[in-house]
Amino acid sequence: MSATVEFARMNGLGNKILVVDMRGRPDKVTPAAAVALNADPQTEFDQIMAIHDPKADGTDAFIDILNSDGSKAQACGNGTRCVVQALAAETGRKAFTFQTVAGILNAVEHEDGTISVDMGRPVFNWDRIPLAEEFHDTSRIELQIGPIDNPVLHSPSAMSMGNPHAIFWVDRDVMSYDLARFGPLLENHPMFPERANITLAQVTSPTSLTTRTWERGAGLTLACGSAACSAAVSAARTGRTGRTVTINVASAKPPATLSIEWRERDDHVIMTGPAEWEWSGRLDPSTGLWSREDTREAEAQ
Ligand SMILES: N[C@H](CCC[C@H](N)C(=O)O)C(=O)O
Repeated sequence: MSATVEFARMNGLGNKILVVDMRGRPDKVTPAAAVALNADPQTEFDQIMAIHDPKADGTDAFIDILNSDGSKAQACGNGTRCVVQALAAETGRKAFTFQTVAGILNAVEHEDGTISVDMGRPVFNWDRIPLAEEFHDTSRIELQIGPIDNPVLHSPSAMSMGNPHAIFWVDRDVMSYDLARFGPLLENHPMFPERANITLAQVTSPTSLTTRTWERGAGLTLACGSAACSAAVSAARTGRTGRTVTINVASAKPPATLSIEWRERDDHVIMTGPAEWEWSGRLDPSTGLWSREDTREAEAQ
């Protein structure tokens, strides 16, 4: 078995993704390799999407997701779009079915290059998000940060998109909050036994939101797909918007949007947006040692 595997540095709205091809191998990308790769400015990332041989009938691959701190994640919307683009370029196919620890995801690459992922159904049960306290209505839970008599952030919507999310609704520009300070306090708050992704969301029209996210296990990222899904569901759930919205991801570079539909007929959340390949290389999945091999750029020349 070769010591190294192919990987691609990609992004989804600036969310830094490493897509690692682990097919045909019995091992996994180790947390130590993830931490080592993230420590290198050239390969720093938000998530690793490791493509493994399928485990379930009718699926194309099992996707193992690691955050940059080496922790495991159950879902990654931006990363899933990157995997679709990589496999579509490799196979010429457009539609794929993946399995993650959170379940089965169906995805398709459109003619215009955008990719839609069925992220499944949101989960609102307090003990499946999970939350540490019982709330019968998790669309607005009791949690605040900042001065007791004048909290900076309070009363978030909580849910799971396979991974835990807390959406704080704000009425100022989401970029005007010190999320770098509040994010880790909330990510690691005792209310979230498995930690949580923390998103600030502002309604900008009856069909659009702006979001900014402090990600569990990755910190401030330029974009978070599952958080965009959670914000869209929370907005509809609390009567702020309808079930189809455009998400303006405030920190995305370049500025970009995601389209989210919380589908009426089956409550599935459909996320549509771009993915971008940047460069390719090879890496050792146990140590994180890597080399750059821009085969695709070479082919293009
Ligand atoms: N940090 C997240 C996983 C990645 C989510 C985000 N990058 C996305 O696009 O959904 C977690 O630990 O739940």
